[in-house]
Amino acid sequence: MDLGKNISPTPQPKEGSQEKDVKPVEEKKVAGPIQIVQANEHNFELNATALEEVLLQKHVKDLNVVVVSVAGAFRKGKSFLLDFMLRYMHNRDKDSWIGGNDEPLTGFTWRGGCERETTGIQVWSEVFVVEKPDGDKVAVLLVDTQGAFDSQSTIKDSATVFALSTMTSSVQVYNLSSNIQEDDLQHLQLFTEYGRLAMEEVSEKPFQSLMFLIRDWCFPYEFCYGMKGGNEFLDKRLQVKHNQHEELQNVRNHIQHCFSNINCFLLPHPGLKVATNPKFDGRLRDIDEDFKKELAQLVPLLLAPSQLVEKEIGGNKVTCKDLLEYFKAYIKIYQGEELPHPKTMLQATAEANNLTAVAGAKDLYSKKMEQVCGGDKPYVAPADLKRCHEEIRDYSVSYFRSVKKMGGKEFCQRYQNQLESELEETYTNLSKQNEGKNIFYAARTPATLFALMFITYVVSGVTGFIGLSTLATLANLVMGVALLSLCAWGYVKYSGEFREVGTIIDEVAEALWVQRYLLVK
Ligand SMILES: Nc1nc2c(ncn2[C@@H]2O[C@H](COP(=O)(O)OP(=O)(O)OP(=O)(O)O)[C@@H](O)[C@H]2O)c(=O)[nH]1
Ligand SMILES: [Mg+2]
Repeated sequence: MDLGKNISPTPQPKEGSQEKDVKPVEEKKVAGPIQIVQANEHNFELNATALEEVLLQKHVKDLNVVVVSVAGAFRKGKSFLLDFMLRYMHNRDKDSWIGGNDEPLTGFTWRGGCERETTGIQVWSEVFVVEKPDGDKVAVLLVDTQGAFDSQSTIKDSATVFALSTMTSSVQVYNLSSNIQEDDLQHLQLFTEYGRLAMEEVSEKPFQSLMFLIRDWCFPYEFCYGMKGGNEFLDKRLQVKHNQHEELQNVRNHIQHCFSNINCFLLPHPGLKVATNPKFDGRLRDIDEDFKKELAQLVPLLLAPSQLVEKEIGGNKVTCKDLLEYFKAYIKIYQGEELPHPKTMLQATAEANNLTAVAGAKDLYSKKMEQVCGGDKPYVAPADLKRCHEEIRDYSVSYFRSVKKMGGKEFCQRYQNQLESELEETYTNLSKQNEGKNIFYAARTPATLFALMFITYVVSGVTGFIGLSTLATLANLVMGVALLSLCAWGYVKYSGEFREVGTIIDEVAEALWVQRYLLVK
């Protein structure tokens, strides 16, 4: 298969190195992994130029694209598996595509050890053109992802990589070890929800195919290796029963509603040399027969021409060119601030605990204050109201402190401060309401306007008498305006309409009231 001339792969890192130079190296024209999404201090950036070089190659850019991605926890053999997929894509016409016994495994960088290897998202520079049985040509893109839950990534980082790769792939391989644990399902739920949030049109099933791939399956006597045993096992695991706790039912329903097609494949352990020998270089001779046998079944299930699933977004097939635009759009959403931050379970639970306690304490405060100065209660002297507020506030805060909450002292203190400031705000509103009940306060606007009318009446009379007709006219004018305002104010109070006009009149009257000594003087 020819490779686009401009493609320049990510240089392979030195063993053990964590930092990878992701800049394309112009001189090399061999196929290799291309870093398209780069992780920088918990921010993900798209290497648009590199992705353009892959997806805008003349011979593929207008073909519908099939995107196969592998995601899951770190250090579980994702890149290793993708390298067998590459072998298949290069030799799929041959029965012996899996390679020679002494051939080291190359392609996406993989290695033994306990520290993470792949970071961000990588694609293989060579986009494979495959003719499907119906004669349509499609472009196949292989995607490797940063493992989730390594010691340098936050939950948000892991969720972003998983969500991005799920949104852009037509087949997502969810790589798991030994079994499907409940937390695996919960993380899948969290990550896919994070993906769904970022999609504009959320259809019933926003994602396409999901393949649970269980590595090191140890119970072939219960469910046999391969897809048949895998699907039986998965059916059992994803079964929703009436007597199940709601939490377990929700996870299962969510996953089933997210993907159009879900399968599971059980892969045996590849043998101790693969898992523990630091000199193992991927050659088949060192890999257990069972593993090779099942691998030979698995890869064609994902990549054989008849099995290829074209990428669809919103029901429309996507070409390589379109995929580039989708990548650009999706990454922007994850770089922005509008999405909520996925959190660790403890953090989310602690927040929920504290927020519930804050809500309970506020409720307590409101109920008690209602008894003192509620809507149907008469006016209370401001000093008494303040005293009641202080007593009830202290009582509510001590209620908040007495509720058992997760998250530690400092964390809870933040919520206590929030509670205290919210209670002060409520008190300010209650005092304003209380003021409104003061009959003198309520009569302040009409009293001011009456006083104004009286003063201007006297002024106009006196100035008219001594011949200052301009001043008299002006005083009459003010008196007219005051009268009109009084009528308007009365109508607003009576009908509840044009409240803004009422507020303006109140504000002007209030200002005059404050200035009354000046006016009198
Ligand atoms: N136990 C076990 N080990 C495997 C399997 N497949 C590969 N390995 C070994 O797992 C180790 C890690 O392989 P990688 O392919 O680099 O793992 P990864 O999931 O890509 O790791 P990160 O890139 O760090 O997320 C290597 O030593 C492989 O030999 C498997 O099915 N079972
Ligand atoms: Mg890897």
